[in-house]
Amino acid sequence: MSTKIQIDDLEFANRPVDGHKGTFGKVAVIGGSLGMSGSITLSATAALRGGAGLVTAAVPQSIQAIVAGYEPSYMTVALPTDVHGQLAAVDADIVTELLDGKSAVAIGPGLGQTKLAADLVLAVLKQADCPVVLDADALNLAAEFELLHGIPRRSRWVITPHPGEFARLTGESISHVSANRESLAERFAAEHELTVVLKGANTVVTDGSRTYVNQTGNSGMATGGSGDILTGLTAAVLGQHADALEGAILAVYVHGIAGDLAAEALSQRGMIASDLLRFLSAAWRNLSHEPSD
Ligand SMILES: NC(=O)C1=CN([C@@H]2O[C@H](COP(=O)(O)OP(=O)(O)OC[C@H]3O[C@@H](n4cnc5c(N)ncnc54)[C@H](O)[C@@H]3O)[C@@H](O)[C@H]2O)[C@@H](O)CC1
Ligand SMILES: Nc1ncnc2c1ncn2[C@@H]1O[C@H](COP(=O)(O)OP(=O)(O)O)[C@@H](O)[C@H]1O
Ligand SMILES: [Mg+2]
Repeated sequence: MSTKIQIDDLEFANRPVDGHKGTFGKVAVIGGSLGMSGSITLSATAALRGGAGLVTAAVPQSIQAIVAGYEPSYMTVALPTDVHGQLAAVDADIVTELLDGKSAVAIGPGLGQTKLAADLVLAVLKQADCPVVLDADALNLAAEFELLHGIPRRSRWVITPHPGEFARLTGESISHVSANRESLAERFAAEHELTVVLKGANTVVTDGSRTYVNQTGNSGMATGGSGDILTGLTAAVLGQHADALEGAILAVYVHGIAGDLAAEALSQRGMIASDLLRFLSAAWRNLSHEPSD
């Protein structure tokens, strides 16, 4: 039986006044591909808007210039590509260097679903000793290649599937997932020793023993890229908070507030994912503990 958590049950520390870039976490986001450079730029920018001290986007070399050109505040690292610009084999030492000193890593948005991408996800899961957020294609690959089985946990893992991705992971239909969100998420989290963020209206966040059902957000967020933003935001928050469940809850809650503020200003129909990035700042202000200047 899982304990129900409310947002008011959680305490989130203020940012220390003498904090520096190192205090607030170094985050890596890994993903993107030709045609899906936007996904990872949204994740990387969201990690910055989540308060991370330093953010690095690791992307196929073929899109590095596009990703770097989108936002000057994060760094980029090129992953090797083949002659077609698709992700090639990534050596272990590239992964080691990428993960070195990181407080959290996110992988998956726009990554693609090749065997070489699966190898990269596996290498990250095996090597990371910081929290790992798995989203989108990392989850599709986890389903196809059973990547969540048999890897000793060196760190905390948070998965952020939408119901379609969760259906692939569990082998259930989307309608079954939609009808049994809490119980399926709780069971999967307990079985796989990780935190599940099952997205959609009333996102469920659970580690199997504690469960939170989110009330923020709206269907204006059902627009391409909204989830990519949650991925980077979650990694940023996990890099600053010790508890995976509580960090994931905070990210989901604030992401939803940004969505509500965006809808209020722009309308549910008119808002797009990148608007959420701009409303994240105001969303943080809405939290009572966040100083207003
Ligand atoms: N700008 C970009 O480059 C973007 C790239 N993206 C990438 O595109 C790839 C494919 O991801 P998608 O998620 O679009 O495609 P998927 O095929 O994984 O999922 C879409 C399907 O999942 C189901 N689904 C999703 N949310 C649901 C809900 N709340 N209730 C019931 N069913 C639901 C629906 O059947 C929907 O058609 C990923 O790599 C992703 O990261 C997307 O993130 C969109 C933006
Ligand atoms: N009706 C809704 N109410 C609240 N939040 C929603 C709604 N529809 C979508 N969202 C949120 O928007 C995000 C969509 O994520 P996802 O499906 O992964 O999008 P993408 O892959 O295009 O970025 C999730 O955080 C989800 O909870
Ligand atoms: Mg997604």
